[in-house]
Amino acid sequence: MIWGRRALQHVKRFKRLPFQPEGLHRCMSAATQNLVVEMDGKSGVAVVKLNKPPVNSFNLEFLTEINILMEKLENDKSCRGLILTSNNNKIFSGGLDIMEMYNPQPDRLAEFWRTLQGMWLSLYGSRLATIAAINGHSPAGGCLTALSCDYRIMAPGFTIGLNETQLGIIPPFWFVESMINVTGQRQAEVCCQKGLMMTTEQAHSIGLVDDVVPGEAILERAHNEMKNWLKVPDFARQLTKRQIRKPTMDRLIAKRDEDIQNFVQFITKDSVQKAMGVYIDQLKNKAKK
Ligand SMILES: CC/C=C\C/C=C\C/C=C\C=C\CC(=O)SCCNC(=O)CCNC(=O)[C@H](O)C(C)(C)COP(=O)(O)OP(=O)(O)OC[C@H]1O[C@@H](n2cnc3c(N)ncnc32)[C@H](O)[C@@H]1OP(=O)(O)O
Repeated sequence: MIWGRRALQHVKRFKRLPFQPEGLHRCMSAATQNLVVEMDGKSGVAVVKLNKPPVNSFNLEFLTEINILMEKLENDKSCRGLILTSNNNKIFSGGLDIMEMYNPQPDRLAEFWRTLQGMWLSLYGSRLATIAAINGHSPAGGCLTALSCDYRIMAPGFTIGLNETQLGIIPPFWFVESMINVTGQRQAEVCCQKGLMMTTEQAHSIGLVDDVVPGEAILERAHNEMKNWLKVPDFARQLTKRQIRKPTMDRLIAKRDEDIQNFVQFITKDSVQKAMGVYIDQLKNKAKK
C-alpha cells in the first residue's frame, strides 16, 4: 500500500493507540478514534462498528484509520472473519465526506482519493470472510463499502445505492464494476445510470442485498451467516475469492494514478464546485428544518 505524507503522520498517531488485535484469544473490545472493534478470539470474528458522528462519512483521516485496522486484521492470523456495521442504528454510512470535495487543496484531494482506493482494494481483496450488516442508510461510498464485502444483510426501512449521477458525478469504473459483480450487468446499468437510491426491499429484489433482517436481529444473523462462510477451508475460500475479484482489482491497480488525476480534474472544475456548493447548502438546510 502506498501512503501519502499526511496519512503517514496519522499512522504514527494511530499506532500509539491501545488497539492491538494480534494474538487475541478472548472476546475483547477496543476503540480507535472512529471505530469500535470487538474481536472474538475463539471464533476469529471481528465486529467493526463505524462510529464517526453524525453520519459515518469518510474523510481522509477516517479512511486512513480503516486502512490501518484492515492491515492489522489481515496480519492477525487468529482473525478469519469481519462483520462491518455501524454504531449508529440509522445510518450505515453517508458515503464520502462531501467537505473533502468542496474547495479542496489538490494535494489533499489526491491523497483522499488514493486512500479511498486503498480502502476498497483492502476490503474487496481481503483474505477475511466479510459481511456487511447494513443497519442504516447507505448512499454512494456507503454502498460501495457494502458492495466490497462477501455478503450483505440489511435492515428494512433504509435506502442504499450508488446515487452519484443524481449529484452530477460520474461513478468511477471500480464503483460500477463492484455493482456489476454483485447484481449483474443489466441491474447495474439501470441503477448506476439512474443513480437509484433503493429501499431495502428493492435492493434485495435485485440481489444487491442478500438478506433482510430487522435491525435488532442483524448482528445475530451476521454471526450465524459468518459460521457458514467459515465452514469452508480458509485457503480454498480465499483463493477462489481472489480468482473472481482479481481482474477488477487489477484494473484499478493498473490505472490508479490515472484514476486519481481524473478525480482531481473533475472535482476541481468550476461547474462541479458550484453544484457541490448547492448540494451542501441543501443538506445543511434540510438538517436545520
Ligand atoms: C471518469 C470519472 C472521473 C472521475 C470520478 C469523478 C467523481 C467521483 C466522485 C465522487 C464519488 C463520490 C461518492 C460519494 O460517496 S459522494 C457522497 C454522497 N453522499 C450523500 O449524498 C449523502 C448525503 N446525506 C444524506 O443523504 C443524509 O445526510 C443521510 C441519509 C446520510 C442521513 O440523513 P439524516 O436526516 O439522518 O441526517 P442529515 O440531517 O441529512 O445530516 C446530518 C449532518 O451530516 C451532514 N452530512 C450528511 N451527509 C454527509 C456527507 N456525505 N458528507 C459530509 N457531511 C454529511 C449533514 O450536512 C448534516 O450536517 P450539519 O448537522 O448540518 O452540520
